Amino acid sequence: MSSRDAPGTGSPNGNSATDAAAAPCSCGHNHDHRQTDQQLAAEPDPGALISARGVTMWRGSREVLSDINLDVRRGEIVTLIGPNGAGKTTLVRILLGIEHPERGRIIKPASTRVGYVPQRFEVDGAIPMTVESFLSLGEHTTLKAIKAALEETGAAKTINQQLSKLSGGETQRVLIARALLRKPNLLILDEPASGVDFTGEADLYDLIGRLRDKHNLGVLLVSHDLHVVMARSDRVICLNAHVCCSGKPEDVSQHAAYARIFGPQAATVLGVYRHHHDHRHDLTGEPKPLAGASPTGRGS
Ligand SMILES: Nc1ncnc2c1ncn2[C@@H]1O[C@H](COP(=O)(O)OP(=O)(O)OP(=O)(O)O)[C@@H](O)[C@H]1O
Repeated sequence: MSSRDAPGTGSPNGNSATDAAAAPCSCGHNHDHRQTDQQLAAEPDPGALISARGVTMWRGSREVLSDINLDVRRGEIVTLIGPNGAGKTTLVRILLGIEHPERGRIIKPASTRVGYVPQRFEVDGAIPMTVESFLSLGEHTTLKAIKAALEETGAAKTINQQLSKLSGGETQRVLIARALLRKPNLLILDEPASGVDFTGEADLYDLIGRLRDKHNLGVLLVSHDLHVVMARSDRVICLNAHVCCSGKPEDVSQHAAYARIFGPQAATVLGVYRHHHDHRHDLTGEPKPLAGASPTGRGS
């Protein structure tokens, strides 16, 4: 989908009438990166917790974000994927208001409350600090709220531990607890599973899904971890300075731009993790359609 189409509503094949006349981009398919007045004027989704319209950013002579449109609504997990240097963190920084785009705008209603979990978190081991004192920093909070947030993220036992001694997974859970203390309705997580092993990574994404369900949160995730993330996202936005494609994970994983960026294997990964309940397995494990269902069941 071109970034000119409204996210979540465009076709997954990335084509539109004007694409055909545009110059080829680095993704190998045709895009017109020029921003039009129409794009800048495109109204954000009124129900969105946060929206970007026509966001464009340069670093020196390089356009690292080109004309990005995005909406995150309550109750949905939207994942930004893309190769190194694709502009994911830059876009998150712009959404958070840490940086300002050269063109375009961010629309965030006053009712949106963001909880942010950063990509990198350096703890200076020379400075003693327990998890409890760390979570007491910043906004006014109570011990009861800290305990409840740690309980919710499965990190209750860390409360008296030194921050610098936590494992990668524990650190991420403490950071998510810190974000929850703000009572957010929108959670933004930049590579939440970095430094976490595969099982820990799956557990973390399960936690994020549970938090979404419990609090009806909107969630914007940045990730490289295709298999785990794709299976747990409602919508995926594939970024490579511009939006190469976006939509439901199963549509994006079939998109030519996705395969070009992540390799042909990536498209097959999703089927392994998504369990479609429209089939049964025969004695050899082969998926077979249920009686009355179409014969399109995919194996789990
Ligand atoms: N402060 C900065 N000054 C100059 N260039 C920068 C700065 N921050 C980012 N860049 C460049 O902008 C581009 C996008 O970077 P960004 O960190 O947003 O990408 P990313 O998709 O998050 O990458 P990764 O997956 O590796 O974390 C990169 O080429 C990066 O080198």
